[in-house]
Amino acid sequence: MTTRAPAVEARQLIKTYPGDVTALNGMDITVEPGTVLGLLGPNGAGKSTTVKILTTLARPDSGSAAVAGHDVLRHPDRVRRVIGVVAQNSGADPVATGRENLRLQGRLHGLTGRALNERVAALLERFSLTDAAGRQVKGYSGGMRRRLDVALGLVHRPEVLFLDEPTTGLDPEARTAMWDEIGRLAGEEGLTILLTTHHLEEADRLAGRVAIVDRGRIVVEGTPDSLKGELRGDAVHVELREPLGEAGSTLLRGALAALPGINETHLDASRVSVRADDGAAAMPALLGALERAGVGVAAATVARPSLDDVYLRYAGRRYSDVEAEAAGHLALAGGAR
Ligand SMILES: Nc1ncnc2c1ncn2[C@@H]1O[C@H](COP(=O)(O)OP(=O)(O)OP(=O)(O)O)[C@@H](O)[C@H]1O
Repeated sequence: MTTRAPAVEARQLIKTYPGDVTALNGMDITVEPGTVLGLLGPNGAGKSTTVKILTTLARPDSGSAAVAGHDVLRHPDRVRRVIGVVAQNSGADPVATGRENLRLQGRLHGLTGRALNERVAALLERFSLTDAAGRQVKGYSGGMRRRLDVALGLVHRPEVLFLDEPTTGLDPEARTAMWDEIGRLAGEEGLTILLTTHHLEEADRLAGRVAIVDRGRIVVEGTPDSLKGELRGDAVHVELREPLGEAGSTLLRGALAALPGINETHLDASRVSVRADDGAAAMPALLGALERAGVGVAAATVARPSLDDVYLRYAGRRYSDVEAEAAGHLALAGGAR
């Protein structure tokens, strides 16, 4: 068996923005050829900055990175020839037609004549845009625009495709269609894909490997199943009727530690999450302990661990809380992004 070099390799990337914002804080990434890596993290974790560096649009303060064996700092031109980039915001010209957009992109990559015609026709067909090819892009649905964006990123047959939040803003139906499309690109065409997402479900569904990003670095990496498998047993979540005070938390922590079959406990103001060898069996004892501590329960669930639980374990905070916090910041900033 020959050992091929990784399709993407980044080592110890550091990037600070003005105002002392540390966007990347020792980012390490390896993507093997023909695989899909999902960079999963909440808003502001550093995913887009990583993609910008790997696609030669930004320079790190320190660290190194190579794509398809080409160093991004020494040979950015070579990197650009072998990558396709689908950014968060569409690069398509809205007043041009889908076909015109693809033809222009093809010409920019040096395609002409029959080769150009054939490539454009194949991509239109591949992304179910043949019927809409002659219409202006501004009349396309969100899903059609996104499919065109991906087609534009593939015109020159790149080795590595970067997809920055490929389904943000799509309705559930268009999202599922896009997932199928990306799955096919990876499976049938052997393309290497690095995608960023803040949807746990998307990473779970699409990526062969998932790297969880928190505060500018990878906190854990593995297959979705191996990450979930690491969390033995069941995830038990209890929503409390009222927030716990500090004294209540300490008391409860002590009570839970004494229960058999409970492995890990996370408490925050109004939620208790534990991992139990057998969630259903542990539930009565858990509810009893809460009752004895005088804590009212609003709801309790038992589930197989999800990537959300993995995030909680490795990042030490809840994914949904980080997202809510980021949304709050955005609201305060007037939704400036
Ligand atoms: N041009 C910039 N100037 C200053 N700060 C920036 C700039 N770009 C990003 N940042 C900051 O760097 C950090 C990482 O941002 P980045 O966009 O890489 O995160 P992300 O994980 O991609 O988030 P999102 O999902 O919102 O795109 C954030 O704190 C962000 O506010």
